[in-house]
Amino acid sequence: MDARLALSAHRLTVKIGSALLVRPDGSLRRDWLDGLAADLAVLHGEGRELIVVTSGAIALGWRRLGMKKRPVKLDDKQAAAAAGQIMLARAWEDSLAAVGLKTAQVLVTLADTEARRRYLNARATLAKLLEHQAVPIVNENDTVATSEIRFGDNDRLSARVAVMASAETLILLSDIDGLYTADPRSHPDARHVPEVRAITPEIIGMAGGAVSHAGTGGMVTKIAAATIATGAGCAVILTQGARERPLKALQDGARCTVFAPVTTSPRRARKDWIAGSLGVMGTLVVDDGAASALKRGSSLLPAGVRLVEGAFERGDAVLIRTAAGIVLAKGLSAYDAHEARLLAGKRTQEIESILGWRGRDVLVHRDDLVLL
Ligand SMILES: Nc1ncnc2c1ncn2[C@@H]1O[C@H](COP(=O)(O)OP(=O)(O)O)[C@@H](O)[C@H]1O
Ligand SMILES: N[C@@H](CCC(=O)OP(=O)(O)O)C(=O)O
Repeated sequence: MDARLALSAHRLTVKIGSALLVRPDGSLRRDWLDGLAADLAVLHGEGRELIVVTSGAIALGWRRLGMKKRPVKLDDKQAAAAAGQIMLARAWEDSLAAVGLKTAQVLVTLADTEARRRYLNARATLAKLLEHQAVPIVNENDTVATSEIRFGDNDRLSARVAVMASAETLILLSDIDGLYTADPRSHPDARHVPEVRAITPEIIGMAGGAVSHAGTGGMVTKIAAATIATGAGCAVILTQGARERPLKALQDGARCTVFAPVTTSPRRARKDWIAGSLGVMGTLVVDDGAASALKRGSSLLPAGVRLVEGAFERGDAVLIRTAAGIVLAKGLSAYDAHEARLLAGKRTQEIESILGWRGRDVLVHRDDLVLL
């Protein structure tokens, strides 16, 4: 896969490392950010959906708090991140508003990308923001994330976010223009690798452990990110972000490394995951009308459900079958078993009066459904 094809994606996630956004003295590179905002505005104008994963909270916050140097202890880092995040969000809001783009801050933890319920909530919020033409600005929620449960680097976080949002391409803007056969800082003869078709032990071996002055990742976490993303059908482009207008440069053919997706598309990868990896926690028995609607590719509405079997939580996988026992589909339930029983056979407009709150309009959304 070449960069041009990967760049033609409809939904793009762009990850920005701390070293690009923040100088070693803790000040913001405003002109650079304005240039990137101009690039994002061009892509947005082409009808693309954009998600930004940005580092920089710790790098911006430590000096504001009066710390003498960039912190290394976790609680100092968390305090610096808390102070810096508000500056980071403001910087993005200012630069994107200046080019006419709407922003929204999304802070997530590792657990939010792992626990299915929270994952689905975050996914739904991102989808809604994109529907509203906003650019979600994502970072790790460093305040609540402790060492065992934190990403600590935004490379892997950005891959999880890209997968969560079913983005077709993730662009990692870094301080280097791609993967080399060894760390070029210590191996000046290292060669650039333009394309990675499979992340083999040889590729993993190329990544040294080096980190930048402000960053935490190095190449190891970029390869880990590429493994997560490509495994879920998302292409990854690693390129130099330090130049002015880095996304324009990429479109104009700047040097990069493209990691090709392992499966055909994020949508297919997600459906394969639902069909293959998830244990079934219950069954929804549906009427003939719902059965035909499902076969046409529709979501499952509460009205078409006759019976709910099993004990499942919201986000768990359930089988969908007819009263005659023909299994039609497998999908993720938008309600738990108790709620699903209350809603079975009822109209969508009645959901709020029955439950006392308004959740999803459908019991199983078509994106969360695989026909069997
Ligand atoms: N095989 C390799 N190819 C390219 N860069 C490598 C390699 N091994 C280690 N590195 C180092 O990884 C660095 C990029 O990671 P990092 O500085 O953490 O980026 P960011 O701040 O964008 O997260 C490069 O500057 C380089 O020194
Ligand atoms: N959440 C942290 C991210 C730190 C991080 O991953 O930095 P980098 O390796 O520069 O992407 C922050 O905003 O400071």
